[in-house]
Amino acid sequence: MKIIPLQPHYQYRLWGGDRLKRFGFYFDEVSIGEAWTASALPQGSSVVSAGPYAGTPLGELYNTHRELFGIDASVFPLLIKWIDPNDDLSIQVHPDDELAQSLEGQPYGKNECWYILDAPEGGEIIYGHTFESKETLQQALEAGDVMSGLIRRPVSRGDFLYVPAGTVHALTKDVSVLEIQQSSDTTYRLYDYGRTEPTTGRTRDLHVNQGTLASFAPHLDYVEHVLSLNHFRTQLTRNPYFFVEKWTIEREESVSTDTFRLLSVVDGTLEIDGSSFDIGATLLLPAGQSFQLDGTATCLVTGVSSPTKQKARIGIDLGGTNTRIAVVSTEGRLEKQYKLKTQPHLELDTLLNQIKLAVERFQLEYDITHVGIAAPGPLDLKRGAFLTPPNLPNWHHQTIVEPLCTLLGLPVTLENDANAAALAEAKFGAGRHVDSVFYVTVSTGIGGGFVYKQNLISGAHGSAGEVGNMIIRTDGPTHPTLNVGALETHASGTALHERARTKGMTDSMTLLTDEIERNTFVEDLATGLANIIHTVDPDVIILGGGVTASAPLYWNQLQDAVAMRVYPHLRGATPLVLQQLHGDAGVIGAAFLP
Ligand SMILES: O=P(O)(O)OC[C@H]1O[C@@H](O)[C@@H](O)[C@@H](O)[C@@H]1O
Repeated sequence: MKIIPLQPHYQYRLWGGDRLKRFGFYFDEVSIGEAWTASALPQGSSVVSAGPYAGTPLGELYNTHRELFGIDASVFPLLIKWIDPNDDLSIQVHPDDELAQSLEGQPYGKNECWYILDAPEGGEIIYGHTFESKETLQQALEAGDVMSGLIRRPVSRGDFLYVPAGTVHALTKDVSVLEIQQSSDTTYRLYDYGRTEPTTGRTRDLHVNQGTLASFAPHLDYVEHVLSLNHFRTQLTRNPYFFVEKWTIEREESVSTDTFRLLSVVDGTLEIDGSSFDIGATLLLPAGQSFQLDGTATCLVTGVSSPTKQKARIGIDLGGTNTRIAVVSTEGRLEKQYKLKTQPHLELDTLLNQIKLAVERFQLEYDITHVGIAAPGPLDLKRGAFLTPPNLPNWHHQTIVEPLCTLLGLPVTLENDANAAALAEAKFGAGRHVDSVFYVTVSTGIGGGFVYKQNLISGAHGSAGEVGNMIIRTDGPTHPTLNVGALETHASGTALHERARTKGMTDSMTLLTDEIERNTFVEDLATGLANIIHTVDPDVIILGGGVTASAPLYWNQLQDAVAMRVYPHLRGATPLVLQQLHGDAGVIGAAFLP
């Protein structure tokens, strides 16, 4: 028998019950909240249940038979739990490695992830908060008022969430999960509903100081790209501590291991190595072996990530509402990102410190060579500073490049957000097959960028492509910085929204269903696009931004209107296409700034 099946340790929890039994677990104790199916923690070890090592605790197996694992960490690094809450869990946060070592003398922090096994209709968990700093988080905790600032996220069966150390979170009643994590039992409880332990009549310990120290504040929201590896394997996360794959077995498959894997059956029946396993089983697949799998089953498989760091770039999309900090692969794929609310009423330093935290997390697993920032203009690119971006009033004229460069010790480049999006679309999106690409974003404002042979043409003053201020008419609303008759004052989302409002309509999409309004919009935008064609004659014009969500309403009409406004030999010669990278264009382009 090559596989090593494990028998769980059952853990009492205040919020536990006996419903873990529905996942095939068996126990007599009451109020069991967690089944630790792969644990080498001394306070609750899983034990080998069959085969030559039967009866050996996992930690002992690791210490005495290292050849089965193929890794050299001095302490077994992973922990797998099945959790079935019969009540809400505490509002909590976990430390990262550094804090776990300094505050607790523990080898590992507690980065964890959840595969949702079951959730009620409309089920939600708590993931993140809206407090703007550690101080406001702590004040709310002290005032007993933390619940009002917590973010709830809908979940349903089969969802997967990575919960980086530092994320304020809580599982809720009836949302059951398979939890894969670093081998740690350090939870900092921030709030526990004032509940008491029935056995002692006392409340459980809270750890407000350690918890506040460990928390992201402002909250950093983590998202990772899911990667299909082959017809039955999907990578759900790969982080510095572990990777998790979902294997969907529908016929015979073969796999081989370099280092060990832990496989948990979450649905169906898996046949492996001459035995069958149902939901609830966790198996150790030793290092350097091959296995035949069969049956019909869904399995979550984890192992330890390789320590080699890939080269990658970081793109930052600093918008008026949100800021995204992302790792982008050399092929232009957004690998993972942290997102936070931009808080332009606070010091710029607050944002820069959160960027530093995110970049340092990424540096644990990537060799970061460059950081690019895409931000709304107007910008002073030479000084690496904001000029007067309307959505960032408090930061006008502040430099961002130089302080960020000092904070990160990495080269940093700043560019206008529309230019960055243009670069991304030209390299990896709708313009990737041609030489000259003009990108126009029709959004809250109107911006644009010109890319020639994959190089951004910024212009002598960094203002090439600023087509929002291009005069297309002699009339129109006045604006503090734009020309009367500027394209943006007529055809932007803001302009359409304003016209919709005066007509008693709710949004610009509804406005564009009105024939007269639609004709006006199309003629204005077509005039702008024809002017672009006559200026740079690009291979393609790519249109992006929120207003293109209503493109089906006006697309054919727009093509005809552009054709009517250009020289006869240019009619129909410049394809108008929609952007392909959507909301990711800015952050991807930022990563590729020179
Ligand atoms: O502090 P309580 O409410 O018991 O919750 C503690 C539990 O929280 C979950 O989110 C996970 O991190 C578990 O590994 C942990 O054991």
